Amino acid sequence: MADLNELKKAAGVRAADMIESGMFVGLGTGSTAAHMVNRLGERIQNEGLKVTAVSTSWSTTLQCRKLGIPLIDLGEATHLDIAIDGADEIDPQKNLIKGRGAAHLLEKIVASMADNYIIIADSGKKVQKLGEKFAVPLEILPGAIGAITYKVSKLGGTLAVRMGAPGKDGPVISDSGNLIADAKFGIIDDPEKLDFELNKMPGLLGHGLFIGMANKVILATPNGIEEF
Ligand SMILES: O=C[C@H](O)[C@H](O)[C@H](O)COP(=O)(O)O
Repeated sequence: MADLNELKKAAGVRAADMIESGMFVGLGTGSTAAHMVNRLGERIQNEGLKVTAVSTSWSTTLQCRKLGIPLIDLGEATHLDIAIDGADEIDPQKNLIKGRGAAHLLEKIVASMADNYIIIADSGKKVQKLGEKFAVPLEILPGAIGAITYKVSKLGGTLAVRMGAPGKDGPVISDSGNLIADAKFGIIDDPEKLDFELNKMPGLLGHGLFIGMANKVILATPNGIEEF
């Protein structure tokens, strides 16, 4: 059985090797994306690759600084050639659940700016239907938590504010200063409809359903790389 971290690394390296000199690049967040960022840093160091990058989180920004990857502020970028990121669930249509690391709002903005949005993952992330393993992460303006809890219940879901260590930490706060909550819907039979409904809720700043956004999935399996 291949080591999980090795699988994540294989996917990350494959995607980082798609980046070409002169590109504007979006860099995702999480343990798989971290391998891709490391590889990009290596290529900048060893090959003199020239890129301009935007980051999707504070943790990725810190990693880029350590590796000497040139970053501009997200607000300064208008359009990206490529964005590469991990995911928590991936269905056969390349629809995704993202946001276990609470970065889904910025990740979705970056994904929407890219000509080519590439997802990297180990094969354990593949599902037949979204919602098999994970709830849908939400990023919510604190004053809207009551309204969103009610609206999610009207859609048949249950919302829980994501907390740090029980009895020790408070709620998880996003890099943009908002509440993170997880909406459990069970198996999601119609992800397009749920996406549409969630997009209509004032105060719900972002959610982790990424429908029709990914152009390619690079999946590392114990038998090698699978792409679809
Ligand atoms: O908020 C976090 C992101 O959406 C991550 O890209 C996602 O959770 C996958 O992370 P990992 O590669 O660590 O499983």
